[in-house]
Amino acid sequence: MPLEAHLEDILNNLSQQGYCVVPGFLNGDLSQQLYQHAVEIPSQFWNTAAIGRAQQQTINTMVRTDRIYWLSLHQPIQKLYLNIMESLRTAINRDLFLGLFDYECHFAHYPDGAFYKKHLDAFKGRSNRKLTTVLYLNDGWLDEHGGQLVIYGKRGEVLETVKPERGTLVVFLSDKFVHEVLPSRRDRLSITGWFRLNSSLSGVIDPPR
Ligand SMILES: O=C(O)CCC(=O)C(=O)O
Ligand SMILES: [Fe+2]
Repeated sequence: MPLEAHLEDILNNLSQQGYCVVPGFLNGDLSQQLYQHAVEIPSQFWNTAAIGRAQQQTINTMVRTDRIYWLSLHQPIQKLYLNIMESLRTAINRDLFLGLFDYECHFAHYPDGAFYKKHLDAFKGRSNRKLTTVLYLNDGWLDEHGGQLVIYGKRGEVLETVKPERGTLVVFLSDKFVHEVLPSRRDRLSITGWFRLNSSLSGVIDPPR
């Protein structure tokens, strides 16, 4: 079970710094299966990702050029990953009292040249996205392939530059950390997700699918 080996680290890092980077979160087998599954999804099912909430949603290729595919419980491999994240959700709630209500996630495909400029995933009080997770699926990623996730601190300083290598999981507070994906020089596959608060309590809704 991938979670148990890493849980203490994740919880400590989240409570101390608000983010964590966990290489080897998923074992090679499972992340290889997720990778294989993602590359087999026909291209017509991948959507151009939108930016902004509800009515303000726009497709802005100046900001991001990846394509996405939402996971669901109907597909066994997708369900396996969703179940792991469900265990993570309950563990975080038990330990950190974040009140995470549910989880949604999508595969993201960055073709050669794709990027996602600096942004926040949530704006304080205006979104129910609380914690962002990213799991990377490519193996053998080299520095020259680019595509790193850069996480910035309050004063714009670089906190982390993460190589998107298979099995690495990144988790961070969605409204605290500006981040970006540098232009990728090869096809880059990942699963990005959000633990959310109950939107009927916060009164706001994130982008519909
Ligand atoms: O793929 C990544 O490293 C980050 C993706 C991201 O920031 C997003 O989808 O909001
Ligand atoms: Fe993001």
